[in-house]
Amino acid sequence: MTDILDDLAWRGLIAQSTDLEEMRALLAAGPVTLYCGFDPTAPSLHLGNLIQILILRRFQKAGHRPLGLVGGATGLIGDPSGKSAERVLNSEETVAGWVERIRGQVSRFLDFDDGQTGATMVSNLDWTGPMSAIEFLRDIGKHFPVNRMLARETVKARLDTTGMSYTEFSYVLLQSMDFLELYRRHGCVLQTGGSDQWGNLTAGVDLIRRVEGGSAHALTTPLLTKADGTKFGKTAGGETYWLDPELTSPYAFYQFWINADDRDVEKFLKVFSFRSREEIEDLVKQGAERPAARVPQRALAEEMTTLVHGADETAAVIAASKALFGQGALKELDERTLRSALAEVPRTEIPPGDLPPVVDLLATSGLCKSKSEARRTITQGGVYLNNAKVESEDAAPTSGDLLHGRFLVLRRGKRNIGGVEVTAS
Ligand SMILES: N[C@@H](Cc1ccc(O)cc1)C(=O)O
Repeated sequence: MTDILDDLAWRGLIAQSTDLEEMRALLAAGPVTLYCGFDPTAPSLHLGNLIQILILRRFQKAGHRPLGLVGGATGLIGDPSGKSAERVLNSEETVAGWVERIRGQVSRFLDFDDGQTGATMVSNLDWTGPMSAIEFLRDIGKHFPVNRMLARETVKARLDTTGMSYTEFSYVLLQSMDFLELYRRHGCVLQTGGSDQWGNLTAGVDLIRRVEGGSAHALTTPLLTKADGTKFGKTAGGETYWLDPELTSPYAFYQFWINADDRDVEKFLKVFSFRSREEIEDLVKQGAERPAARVPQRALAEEMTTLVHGADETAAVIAASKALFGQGALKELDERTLRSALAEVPRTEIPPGDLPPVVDLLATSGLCKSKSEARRTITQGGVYLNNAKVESEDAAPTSGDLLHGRFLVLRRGKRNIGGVEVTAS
């Protein structure tokens, strides 16, 4: 069996943990049941959650048994960990809908065969829902000294600022109860999570010891940072990269990885890729030797897009990015792929009817700052319409140029793409 802890350490995936040598011995002794929980706070999980899902997958590949927990109960309460203000409660119907979507998303990354390492999905609403308030306070609440709860980082930070409701203050009890319940039902002895979860994880370890006299472990991954200081997993405009293809197109997803900063790509490969250490080191070396070829970025983009969206979608987005940059036939792209590719670039919408001259389109799409700049760029031979060089300042597209009856692709130089869409009348 691969030493999973050494592998995780090499990948930079261990932030905090209970006694690592004890954990190593436990993992070496046979299949260990572990869990990670995901709260339904949105209709989809995002790139940050992917790290945790893949941790479960890594443990499974190393011969252990993962439990994926969806917070049907905790999603109704709201985890205050790392949050500077009280959350707004979502309705029960909304949360129930999100639970199902997120259950499906986590499942896609795990194996459910019925061997010793087969995964199981659970929702904490199954044991939290039927419990009475009296039972909760007597059986769980009794084990949580208030002064210890008040000393928790999350609580301290909020008490000094925006305050915290009793609802969120109680969250840690629910998550601890989950760990206890999974320990009892499935023999689960390890919980993983992001570093903001350390307090919630160790509270569960304590509860298992107090109630069952059992020994359990916790392991967190560090917060992933980017070299340019912007937040990992967000667009420049602050939007989240979701795993759901309806919320973030596979094209945008692929572009996220392709555009990884040279300074970040080694870290991203280690955190996300399932390639071996040797393969990753080789990719990093190729990147250092010829940064412009973006070999590690391409490998990562292809691997991650395939993992999350499948091989067909990946082939389609690779074809789209090649075609947009002049290395393939635009006419062969299906409408959905072309539309999502153009959604990522400066764009202009025009009404049906006569098509305006290219100079106008360059200016209104934002590809050129003004019409005079547009004219100059055309004269210099730097403008392409559907990958064909525009030869004259007066050139105008005809309806025959429209891709799928409504799109045009403009390009300035090698790298800058703009889109035109004829809107329905
Ligand atoms: N609190 C975790 C989600 C979670 C919920 C219940 C658990 O038992 C475990 C984890 C988060 O916000 O990311």
